[in-house]
Amino acid sequence: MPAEKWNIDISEIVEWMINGEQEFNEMLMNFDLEDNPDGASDNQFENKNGEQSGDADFPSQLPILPLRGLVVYPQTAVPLTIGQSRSIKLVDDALSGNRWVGLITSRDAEKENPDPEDLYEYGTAAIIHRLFRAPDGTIRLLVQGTGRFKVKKFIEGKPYIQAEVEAAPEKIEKGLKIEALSRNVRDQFVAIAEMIPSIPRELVATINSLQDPLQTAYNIANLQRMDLSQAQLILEMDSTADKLRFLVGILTKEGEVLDLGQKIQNEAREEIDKVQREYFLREQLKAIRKELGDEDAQSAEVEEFRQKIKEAKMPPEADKQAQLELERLERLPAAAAEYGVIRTYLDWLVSLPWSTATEEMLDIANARKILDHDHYGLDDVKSRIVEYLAVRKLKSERKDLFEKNQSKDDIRKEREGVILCFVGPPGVGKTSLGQSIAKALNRKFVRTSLGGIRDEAEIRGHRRTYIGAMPGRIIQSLRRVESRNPVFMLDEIDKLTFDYHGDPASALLEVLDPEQNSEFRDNYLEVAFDLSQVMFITTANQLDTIPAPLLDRMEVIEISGYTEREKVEIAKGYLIPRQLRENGLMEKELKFKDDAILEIIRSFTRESGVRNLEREIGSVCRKVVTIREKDHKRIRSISKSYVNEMLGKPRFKPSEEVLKRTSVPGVATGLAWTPVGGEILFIEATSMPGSDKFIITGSLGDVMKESATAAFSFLRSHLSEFGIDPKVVEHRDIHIHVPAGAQPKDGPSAGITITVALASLFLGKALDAKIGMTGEITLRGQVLPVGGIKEKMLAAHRAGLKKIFLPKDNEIDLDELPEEVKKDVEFIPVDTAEEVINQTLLSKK
Ligand SMILES: Nc1ncnc2c1ncn2[C@@H]1O[C@H](COP(=O)(O)OP(=O)(O)OP(=O)(O)O)[C@@H](O)[C@H]1O
Repeated sequence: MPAEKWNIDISEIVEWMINGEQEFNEMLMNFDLEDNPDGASDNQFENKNGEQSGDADFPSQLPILPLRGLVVYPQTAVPLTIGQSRSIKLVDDALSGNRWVGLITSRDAEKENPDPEDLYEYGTAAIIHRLFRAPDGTIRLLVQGTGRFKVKKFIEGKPYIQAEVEAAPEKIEKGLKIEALSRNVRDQFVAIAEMIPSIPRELVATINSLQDPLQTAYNIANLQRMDLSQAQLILEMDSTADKLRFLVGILTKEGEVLDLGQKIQNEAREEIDKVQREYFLREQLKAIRKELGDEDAQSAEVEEFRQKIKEAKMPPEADKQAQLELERLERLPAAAAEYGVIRTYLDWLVSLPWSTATEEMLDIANARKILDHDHYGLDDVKSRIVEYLAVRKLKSERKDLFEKNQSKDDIRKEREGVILCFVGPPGVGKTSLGQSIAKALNRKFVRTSLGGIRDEAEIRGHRRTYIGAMPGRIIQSLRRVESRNPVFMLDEIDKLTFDYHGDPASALLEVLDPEQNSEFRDNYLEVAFDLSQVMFITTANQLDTIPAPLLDRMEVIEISGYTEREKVEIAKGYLIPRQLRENGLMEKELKFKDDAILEIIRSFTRESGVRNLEREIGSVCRKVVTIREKDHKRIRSISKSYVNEMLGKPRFKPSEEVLKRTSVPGVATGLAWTPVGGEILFIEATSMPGSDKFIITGSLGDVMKESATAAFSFLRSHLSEFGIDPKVVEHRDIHIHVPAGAQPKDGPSAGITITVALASLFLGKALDAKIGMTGEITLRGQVLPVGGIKEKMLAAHRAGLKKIFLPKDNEIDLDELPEEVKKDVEFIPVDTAEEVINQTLLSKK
């Protein structure tokens, strides 16, 4: 092996350069040093003759030690390792002689045994300073270059190469130029060294203090990384200025490379710094939370949410949103106000039935069975519901067939079909019909009331920026029902109102519209929820106040009130068993007699439906249970007298009321329709001396007032025909009053009743208490048709009226009446007011 650079730490050489031999020896103390016997050690760094460097005073023949991969310069100290036997022999011979060796670099750094022709022409004569034999047989030496030589001739023979040489001293220019050059090289080197932290500062300082240009050139070239050929070129150049100039080029390039490297490194570091900074901050935050004791709870909560998000199987949009919010939650301290807001939000997101649904089953025969089982009567209603379900079923089965040739919009429009809307007075079974439909379809049931909603946000939710914001009722109900395909009942759709808070009806349209509801966006949730699987059913007491665009989309099924007989049946079949159960009684333990039920219906309720009836039955049951528990007395059957005993004084006595009120001239019984069912109403007329004033009171609407005026005008113009003395209207004020003044009344249907009341007053004859009437009146006395006939007739029947006058055009509506009513009441269709007056007041004459 030719001589290679000894792997000695550069700082050790610096030490040596700075502090001299002694410290260096101490440093190498661990090694087995063979000291120079005569201790000769010239400090070759001192340039003695000024013009020429080095001490060219070396033998003309030198043993040549070939160097692999490095160039040793004069005036530098270099550690070398040698292992080849011929080199070891060379060193041994040199040591026993004058310790001079010639160091020449081999052109081919890879070649193990370079021949003379492989070697360059120029080399450095050096003195072996120190020597250390390592246990592995190699030798480490410290050599010091002294002067440059040129080979005159290689001499072979001995095991190592020898050469005849001649000193080749360098030319050292003088003047400012060379000084500037050497300073430039030094500065550049210092600048570069500063960028390389592994170069010891002391070395840099030493180099910086060098004054001699040649020494500067060689020492910097020795330390600077460069190609072997370049390093050799520096040695071979005669002029010091050239050497320095060449070095400037190399150093400049090195500087640029280092600069660029540093820039790349800085960029990379910035990136890493950012990541690291975040990591540190997060760790710090964790530590703080741990200190505060809320770390465990929070991370457990975050984990729980993560799990729930996974389980909720949300659509991609919602899932992304949930993940984002979860990340925010993780970062926030649990005490932050925002934390609670996000937690509530996530709670909503994960608890919605994104993917939970019941499997719909629809067996039409079974549906009818369920409806029959749960409800008495209502034949028409049940048939219409069953028809609706059958069509729905067929359409969904033939979906593919129909949708083949349709546009996407049409498909969506038709897919879910129309929405059912049950209209009728309270307590007639609208809600329970909805529940039965859900049962028949194997869907869950949920309801929410829209009564009195003015604010759109009640339906669509408040934005999250509001304090205490919540989703709207649709989303709230879906969370409650835990299914994405329930039967969803929207109650009291006729009681929506709107004001400056927005229009809830239009929000509702979006909910009900199959074109839009698959992407329903609640303001609070922010992400779309698919409502297209929900089956909506709406309920209302009246049609007039349902916003037209909503009504358009609905299939209206009217459910009217029940007759007494029907109520008795419903009570026996449904309400009593249920109330007994609810109050802990067995069915056979307590019987209600029919007359008892009738007594409750007649004297304790006045309603179209059966809600109060059920309540009163419940009340009787509770009293029976109390007596049983308190007095240990068993009541087994409820009779009429028991009812009176238990429920106290009768609240209503309709027949008596009618009798009492209509016993004087000037009072007639009319029939009114209200959203809660039909009612009877009394019209009172009186007159007094005055100045022909016509007074109308009783909280009446404009239409009713006009109708009263028309009635009066008609009568006045026909006084003689009815045999009325004109004097009864001359110089008298006429006053018409409709009692129950707190309740606003309107509509034209009381026209005939007002006419008859006035006729009764003018004729001075009281009407039969069992007579009722309804119909609009024209100035010519014609009776025009009116609405709500069924409810009105049911009310008349309830009130015990026996003869009802109604417009001829309404005769057709009588078909809808239960047989029981038709049997008990005489209906007299009329065309004119004259007919009514004749048959009521004048026939008695
Ligand atoms: N035809 C019927 N057969 C059996 N039970 C009935 C019938 N009609 C009503 N009911 C019972 O009467 C009670 C009141 O009915 P429900 O609550 O369905 O009335 P509703 O029409 O929805 O009233 P509202 O408009 O006030 O909501 C229920 O317990 C219901 O089961």
